[in-house]
Amino acid sequence: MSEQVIAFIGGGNMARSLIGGLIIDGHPPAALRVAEPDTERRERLAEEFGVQVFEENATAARGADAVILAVKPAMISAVARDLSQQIQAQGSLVISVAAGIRSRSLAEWLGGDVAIVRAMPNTPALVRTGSTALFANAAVAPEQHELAETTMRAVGIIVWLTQEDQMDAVTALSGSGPAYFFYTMEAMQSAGQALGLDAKTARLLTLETALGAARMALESSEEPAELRRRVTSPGGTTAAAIDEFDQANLLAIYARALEAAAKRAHALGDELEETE
Ligand SMILES: NC(=O)C1=CN([C@@H]2O[C@H](COP(=O)(O)OP(=O)(O)OC[C@H]3O[C@@H](n4cnc5c(N)ncnc54)[C@H](O)[C@@H]3O)[C@@H](O)[C@H]2O)C=CC1
Ligand SMILES: O=C(O)[C@@H]1CCC=N1
Repeated sequence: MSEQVIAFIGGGNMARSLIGGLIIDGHPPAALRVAEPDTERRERLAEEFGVQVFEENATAARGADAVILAVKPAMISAVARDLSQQIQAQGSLVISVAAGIRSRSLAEWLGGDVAIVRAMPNTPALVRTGSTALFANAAVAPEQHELAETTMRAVGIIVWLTQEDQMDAVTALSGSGPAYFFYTMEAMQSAGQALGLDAKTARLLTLETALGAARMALESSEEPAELRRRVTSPGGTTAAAIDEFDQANLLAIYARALEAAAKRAHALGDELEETE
């Protein structure tokens, strides 16, 4: 991993996950900087990870090779405008992880020919099992392309998109995706308890089963549908459960849920373009 200086603007959930993963990967904490207005959060980041923390965005971003914008979408235009002169003068790469926010909006707020990579990571980056999609604008130089890639690859797998509009689908699938699996875990754990297991046992069995299924699906050459069929004996217990899922039209529920998430990502981009 390179020792280039990376500045995070915003030290919330997503920044924490990336910082934690980068440090486990061997990135020196002294080369990671975070700007975070919330004092308690800022102090916790410094204590937990040993990174440099700042109250001011401009101070954190000073001289950074990459500036990662990790604030909520609604904050991003103000943050980008405030940093625009400094970023242009430094020639830093800007990586935005904000859902929905398009590179052309970012370029407008940052002004000039700024190198921008749009990224959609997810919180399992914290345990270096993140999934990140990346899209680079035309101003990104080869070494900046490499910097974005090595930074995000340090915390999991990456895919490059050639069409930026696919980012909404990625946001719906893997950006928000961990929450869907956590929700399933919550549901299975409480169903296990309703069947008489104690909370600790239900939790352990749920989480280990999720891990085992994910690992098997990743390591197998077969599709999840085939792996599912192998668990499902005709007339058996799994078939009884799957029948309930099918009656509730689980596949259609997933399709609707992901469509809603993708639409929301698109709307976030529209809303912020319209406010300009
Ligand atoms: N949480 C997730 O799973 C994912 C989040 N994202 C994106 O990451 C971005 C951040 O999301 P979260 O970390 O979940 O939000 P968060 O609310 O946990 O973190 C945002 C942080 O920014 C700080 N902040 C507020 N105003 C600021 C300013 N003017 N300058 C600097 N920092 C400021 C807040 O105090 C907060 O700590 C969002 O744009 C979101 O779309 C992307 C992928 C996954
Ligand atoms: O819920 C959100 O808006 C963010 C983006 C992807 C995951 N969390």
